[in-house]
Amino acid sequence: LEIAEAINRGLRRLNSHWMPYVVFEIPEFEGASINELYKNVQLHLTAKGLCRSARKTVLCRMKNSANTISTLAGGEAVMETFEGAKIWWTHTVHGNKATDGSSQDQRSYTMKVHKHDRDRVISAYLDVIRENAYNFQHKNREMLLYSNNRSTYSSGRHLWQAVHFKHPSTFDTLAMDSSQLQSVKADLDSFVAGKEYFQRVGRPWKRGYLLYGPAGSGKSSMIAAIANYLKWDVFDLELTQVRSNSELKQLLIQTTNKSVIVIEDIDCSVCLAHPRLRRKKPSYYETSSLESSEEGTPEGVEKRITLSGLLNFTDGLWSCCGNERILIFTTNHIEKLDDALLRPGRMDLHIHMSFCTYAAFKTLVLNYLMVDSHLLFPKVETLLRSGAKVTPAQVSEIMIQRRDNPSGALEELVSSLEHQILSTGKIHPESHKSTY
Ligand SMILES: Nc1ncnc2c1ncn2[C@@H]1O[C@H](COP(=O)(O)OP(=O)(O)OP(=O)(O)O)[C@@H](O)[C@H]1O
Repeated sequence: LEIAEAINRGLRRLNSHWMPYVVFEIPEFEGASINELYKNVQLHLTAKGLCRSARKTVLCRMKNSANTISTLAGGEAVMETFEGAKIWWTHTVHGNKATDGSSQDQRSYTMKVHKHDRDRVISAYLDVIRENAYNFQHKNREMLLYSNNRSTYSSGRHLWQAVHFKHPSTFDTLAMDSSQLQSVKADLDSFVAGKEYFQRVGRPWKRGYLLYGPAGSGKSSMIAAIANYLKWDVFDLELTQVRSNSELKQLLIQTTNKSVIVIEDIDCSVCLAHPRLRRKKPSYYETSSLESSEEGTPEGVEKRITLSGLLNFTDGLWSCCGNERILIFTTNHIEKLDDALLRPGRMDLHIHMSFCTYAAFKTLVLNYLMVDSHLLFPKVETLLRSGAKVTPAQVSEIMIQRRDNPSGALEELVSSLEHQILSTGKIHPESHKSTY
């Protein structure tokens, strides 16, 4: 017996000397159902750019995506290193005849790893594959814009209606101070990368932004740019359409991870000020009578959501469900807003979208007219610095209309700024004539 065991041990040693690797097969189908791991591996290899080193790849389009991706063709092999372990991937495709005579390919990935790395890395590596695949799929799918409208509520289950979200605004097309833009980008980057951090400090993984500034300063454009940057869906929450506490809760619960939830014109859609009612215990709704009911609006009684109620509500809700969400409030009148929203810790970032600055003007001219310098630039700069107020929306409107005549567009802008300065008496036109 001892001799037999010794022979076995010897054979095992010999075997692991000659065959030091373990091989895992990951077939496309497990019985009749799709093997998610196969899809994950496919997307992971694409996301990591490993397919680029293969001689032959397959071009395909993912579900709900306009993008084409390349995946490994049958017979191709690539290698990557994970935590010091080398991992070899091969994609195998076998032609197979089904019982009805039709031919069906059988696809699978094989993963080869050194035996001594197996226990050390495999579990962590499979987690990374799943996460990479999820992120890649998310980045490449078409984004959706959800809205809530009572008139289109289907029989209660889905409160949001979705359409494809295709807004052209990006951080490159946004006209605003570049340092402010950089700080928004940096905040988004650190938020997105902060999963472990938020988990460690025990906070829900969400972020709140308050965008404020005059109409036409680019608040909606900023929201679209944020969504496009992250490739996240947008939930446009129309609070005036929300009738009850439980409806608001349902709407928020039905939002998905990796989404931007927007409540525009917060000063118009929630009840901000009513001293008598504010002294009451905070509730999600305030009514013109002292009655309050959970569902619906009692006839003849105007019922609106209060800001503090909404904030308490969302804070409470985030702590129990939902991750990777950015909540954005916008207002044209920050001075009207309740302290509850402005106090530190409520909205993480306040972003001021201002009237057009000279830097923003230059971005707009470059984007709309493809002009990066002009005789009239110093004139515009002087007028803007003298206090002439024009929104980026007004500037872009002039430029769209006069896009075939850049000089004409700039002249029109200068004349409108001059007119404004003259009418407000801020500066005498002669005082900056030399800047022509
Ligand atoms: N900062 C900006 N950069 C680039 N384009 C801008 C900017 N601001 C406004 N625009 C242009 O003006 C249009 C209207 O702007 P937008 O709707 O983003 O402003 P807003 O501040 O959200 O206005 P409102 O408060 O009325 O909703 C945009 O479609 C865009 O073309």
